[in-house]
Amino acid sequence: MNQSKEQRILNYVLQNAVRGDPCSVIDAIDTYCSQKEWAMNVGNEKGLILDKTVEEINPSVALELGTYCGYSAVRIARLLKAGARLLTVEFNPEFAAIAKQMIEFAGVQDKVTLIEGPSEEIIPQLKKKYEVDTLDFVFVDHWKDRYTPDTILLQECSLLRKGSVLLADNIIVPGAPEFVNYIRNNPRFQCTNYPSHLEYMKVQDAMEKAVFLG
Ligand SMILES: CNc1ncnc2c1ncn2[C@@H]1O[C@H](/C=C/CNC(=O)c2cc(-c3ccc(F)cc3)cc(O)c2O)[C@@H](O)[C@H]1O
Ligand SMILES: [Mg+2]
Repeated sequence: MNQSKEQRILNYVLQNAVRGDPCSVIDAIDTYCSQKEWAMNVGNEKGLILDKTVEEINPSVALELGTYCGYSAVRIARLLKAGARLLTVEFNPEFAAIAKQMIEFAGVQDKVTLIEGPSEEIIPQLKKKYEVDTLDFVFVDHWKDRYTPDTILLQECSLLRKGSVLLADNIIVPGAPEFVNYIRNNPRFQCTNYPSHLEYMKVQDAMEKAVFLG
């Protein structure tokens, strides 16, 4: 059976990156996906916005919705301080298996907990099963029509505290119009838009940062 694109991306990393070097993994994925096969990783331009946001917050507990191949999980985890952790949620078993290998090859597995399952089921389990009190940072990059319901669910599960930061990808392409309307009109969030470009393309995209005001 011929390989999936995601398996080809992982193979390229295993053959071209350096084990234990997260930057080489990030660079290898960006090289493959800009030169060979496009894939929906956040990419290097929006990735720098992600980096700056993570460095600014310096989170102890971070959550990612939509692991895919693990590109942004490696990007986030490489910046986490000792003892800090990233929980990343992925419901596609094939993608989860790819991401697990990607995270391990990058050498950030001690900082990352990859949880296989749908976010709507996992989020209500975070406090009891995953010993989360509140989340310092959430990277939202899964199905675009799930951004709003999961943001509401995070609040209902008391997982956000005053100052918790959400960063959402793809505000323009594919777009998350319902989320933008929800979050920008919600007085409990302070929003900032970061214009950028779609990964590996000369197409406008943007990220939205939303700080929970408590
Ligand atoms: C709903 N609950 C969920 N729980 C757990 N995992 C979930 C999930 N929803 C989706 N996922 C997973 O997240 C990932 C989905 C991401 C969705 N992202 C996109 O559709 C996307 C799409 C584009 C895109 C842009 C332009 C274009 F022409 C085509 C695609 C660009 C991006 O940056 C994107 O993030 C997959 O790995 C999926 O299995
Ligand atoms: Mg995205």
